[in-house]
Amino acid sequence: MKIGIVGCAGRMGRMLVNETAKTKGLEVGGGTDLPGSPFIGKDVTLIAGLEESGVLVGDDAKVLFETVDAVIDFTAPAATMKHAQLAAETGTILVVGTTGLSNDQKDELKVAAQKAPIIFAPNMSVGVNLAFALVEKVASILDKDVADIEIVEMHHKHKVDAPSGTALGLGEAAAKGRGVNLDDVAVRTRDGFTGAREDGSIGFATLRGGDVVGDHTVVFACEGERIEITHKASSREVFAKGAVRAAKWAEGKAPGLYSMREVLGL
Ligand SMILES: NC(=O)C1=CN([C@@H]2O[C@H](COP(=O)(O)OP(=O)(O)OC[C@H]3O[C@@H](n4cnc5c(N)ncnc54)[C@H](OP(=O)(O)O)[C@@H]3O)[C@@H](O)[C@H]2O)C=CC1
Ligand SMILES: O=C(O)C1=N[C@H](C(=O)O)C[C@H](O)C1
Repeated sequence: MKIGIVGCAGRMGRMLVNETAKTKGLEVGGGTDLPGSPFIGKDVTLIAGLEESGVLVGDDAKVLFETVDAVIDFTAPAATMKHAQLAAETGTILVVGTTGLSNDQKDELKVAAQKAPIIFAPNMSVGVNLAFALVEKVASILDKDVADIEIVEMHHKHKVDAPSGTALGLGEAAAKGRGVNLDDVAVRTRDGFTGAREDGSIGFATLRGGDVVGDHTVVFACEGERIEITHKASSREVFAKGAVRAAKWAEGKAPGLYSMREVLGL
């Protein structure tokens, strides 16, 4: 199975090239970076720290979609929308890990998924997807009169979206467990004289600094006690492994929008 990696010079892009190259039955079929990037024309595997393969970084995603079996996209929302369109036009499997998509962009992804299998998840690690299931369960047991839900996340200083896609995913899992919509109860920032906490709200706190790969904690704060569900990623490899697993899982699947929880059977 030939895998194309868009944004192959990025932090996740390089990790994905590595993971693809070492996975049995998969080969790196190509990679792209932003037009004008100094990486265009460089060897895709060489820039990922591997042996030279002769596969060069391109800037034409259309050519990539026409030549590979699956494309993995950890880029930026606007780029992901273009890639979703190309997946729809070519019927190519698309694995999307990009976060920070607006609700309209998520709708566009759903439309593209009518024509191609698309797996979309804000976090591709097994641990976080298990945490999604655990949070949904705990939130279904502890209702708003018993527990206040707060979600804390920390990432490296280069991250451009907040709260993280995973934090929002954890919020969605908690909201689902309580039978409410996250958009109706989310408090994404607090500053100044905020007044007391509203019962049933789900709060977010965002920390940025250093090289933190990704830490998330969901706090269920009750009277006299607290339950905390924490996940800490110490290597981006866990995300790359999940994305590559999703690409393999999607082979032969009908068009549709799939989640990582479906890929993992959780
Ligand atoms: N779902 C998950 O499990 C995970 C998701 N992520 C998400 O993945 C995304 C990327 O993260 P990260 O790797 O740290 O970010 P980086 O900025 O390191 O990488 C993004 C790469 O995409 C490139 N790019 C941007 N636009 C295009 C385009 N149109 N065509 C091709 N390449 C493009 C960028 O190029 P340039 O630098 O020139 O702009 C860059 O090389 C983020 O949204 C992040 O939140 C991250 C980890 C795990
Ligand atoms: O940008 C990152 O680095 C990460 N982004 C994802 C997110 O927004 O949740 C996943 C992971 O935590 C790393």
